[in-house]
Amino acid sequence: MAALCGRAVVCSLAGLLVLFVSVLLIRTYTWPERAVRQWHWKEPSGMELMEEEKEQLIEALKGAIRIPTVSFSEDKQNTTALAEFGKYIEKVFPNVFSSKLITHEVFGNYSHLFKVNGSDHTLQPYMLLAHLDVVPATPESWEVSPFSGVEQDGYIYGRGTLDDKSSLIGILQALEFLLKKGYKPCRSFYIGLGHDEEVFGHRGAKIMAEELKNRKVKLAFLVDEGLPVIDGIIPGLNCPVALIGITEKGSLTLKLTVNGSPGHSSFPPLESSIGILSAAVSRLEQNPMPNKFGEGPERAMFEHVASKFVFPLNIVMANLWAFSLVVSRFLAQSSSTNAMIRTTTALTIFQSGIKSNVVPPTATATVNFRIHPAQTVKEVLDIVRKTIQDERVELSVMNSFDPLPVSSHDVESVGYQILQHTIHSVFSGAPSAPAVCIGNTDSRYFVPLTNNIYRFNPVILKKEDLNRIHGLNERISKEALERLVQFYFQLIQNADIDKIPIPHRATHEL
Ligand SMILES: CCCCCCCCCCCCCCCC(=O)N[C@@H](Cc1ccccc1)C(=O)O
Ligand SMILES: [Zn+2]
Ligand SMILES: [Zn+2]
Repeated sequence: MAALCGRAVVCSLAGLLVLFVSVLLIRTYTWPERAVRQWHWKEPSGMELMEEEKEQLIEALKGAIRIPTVSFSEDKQNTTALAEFGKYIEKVFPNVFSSKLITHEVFGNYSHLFKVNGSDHTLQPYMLLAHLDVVPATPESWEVSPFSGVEQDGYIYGRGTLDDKSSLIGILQALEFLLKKGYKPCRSFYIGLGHDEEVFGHRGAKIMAEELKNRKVKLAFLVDEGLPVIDGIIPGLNCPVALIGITEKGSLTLKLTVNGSPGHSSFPPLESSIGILSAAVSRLEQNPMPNKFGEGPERAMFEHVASKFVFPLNIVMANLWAFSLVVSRFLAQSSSTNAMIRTTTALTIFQSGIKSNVVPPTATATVNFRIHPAQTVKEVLDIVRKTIQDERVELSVMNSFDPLPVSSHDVESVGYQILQHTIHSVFSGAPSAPAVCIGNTDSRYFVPLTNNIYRFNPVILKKEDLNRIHGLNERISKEALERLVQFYFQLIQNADIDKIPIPHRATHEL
C-alpha cells in the first residue's frame, strides 16, 4: 500500500516536472516575435557618405571638441567657449544657417533652437535634442589632451566625443548634407541644443521647453541622448541590442549634515561628527534600495530580446514568470545592470575637517539616488530615514524629481516605429528594446509637449567603453561617427512618413 502511494507521488511529481519543462520550452520556442506594423517607408536617399563628406564630418567633430565648453556648476561655465561654439556651428554648417526653410533662435545666450519648416502642416512636428556643454576633464589622467580632438588608431579622442557633441554635430551635419542635396522635409521639426545639460539644464533646455509650451507647440515625438546600442554588456546576450529609453529614472540628491562638538584632538568627543556621518552613509551603502526587477519597464526589455540570449538563458528570459528572482539576483551583480533594477545610492561628496589636531564641528555628505520607475521620491526618503535611524543626522533635499512617464512604444506609436525602423536599417538589423534610461537628460523638460520621448544614443558601446562616458579617454571611432550621421540622416527622412499606417503582413521585429 505504502509502496503504491509512494509510486503515485513520484508519478505526480514527474508529471508536474514534465508539464513545467514543456511550458518553459513552448514559451521559449514559440516566443511571440513582436509584430511591427509595416508602414510605407520611402527609401531614404544616399545612405553612403562620400570620402569628402566623411572628411568634413570628422573635421567638424574635432573642431567642436577643441572648444572647451565645460560646465563646472550652474554658476560656473566656460561662457567664452559656449559663445565660441555658437559661432563655430554657424561657420561649419552654412546651409543650416542660411536656409529659408529654417529659423534659428538663441536662448539663455548660448542655447540654440532651430525650426525646420516642413511642407505638410497637417503633420505634427517632432524634435531632436542634444547639448553642447561637457563635464570637466582632468588632462593629467588622460592619454591624450581631452580638448585636442586628436585622432589615433581610427578613433577621435576628447571630452564630448560620446556625450554629447557627437550627436550635436551628427544632427547638424545630417541636416547640412540633406539641405545640400535639395531635401525639403514634409514634417516640420525642431532641433534644440542646450548649453547647460550637465548642470541641470535650467537656463537652456528648460527655457526652450517653456517657450515652446507658451507657443502651444505639441510634438509628435522627441529624441534625445540616452541609451546606446549595447554590445557585450549584458552577459549571455549574443548580439548588439539597441536600447531605447522609454522612461528615465527619477533623482534625489540629499545633503547629510552632522553638527558635533568641536575642540582639541587630545580629548576628542566620544562620537565625532565625522564618525556619526560615516556610520550613516555606510549604512546607506550597505543597505541598497530594494530590488524592483519586474515592477517597471525593465522586465519588457529582457522579454523583448529573450530569443537573443544564449541557451539556456533564452529559456530563462522567456519565462520570467518562473525565474524573475534568479534573474534579478544575476542582474544585481554588475553596476550597469544593477542600475536597471533598483534605485541606486551613490555617495558623491564628503566634507569635513581642516587640521589634524582640530576636531571639526561639522561633517557633510552628499548622496545621489537614481529612482527606479516603481518608486517615488517620497518612498526613497522614507527608506533613507529608516536606514539611517539617527536623529543627529540632518537631511536636506537639494533637488528631486520622480521617475519620468513611460512613452508609448507599441505598434501604433509613430515615433517609436520611426526610431525602431531607422535603427534596424542603420545598425545592420540590430534588434531594439524599450528600456529605462538610468541617467537624466534635458528631455524631461519637454514632458508637457509630448507623451513620446525617446532617449537613444546611436552608437555601439562595449563594456570597456562604458567608463569613458564622463570618464577618462572618451572617444568615438570614425566608423561609429559616420554611422551616427547616417542614423540622423535617415531618421529625418523616415520622419516624413504620414500618420496613416498601411497595414499589411506583420513582420518579425527581432
Ligand atoms: C542593461 C545595461 C545598461 C547599460 C547602460 C549603458 C549606460 C549608458 C549611459 C547612459 C547615459 C544616459 C545619458 C545621461 C546624460 C547625463 O549624464 N545626464 C546627467 C544630468 C545631470 C546633470 C547634473 C545633475 C544631475 C543630472 C546625469 O544623469 O547625471
Ligand atoms: Zn549628455
Ligand atoms: Zn553627461
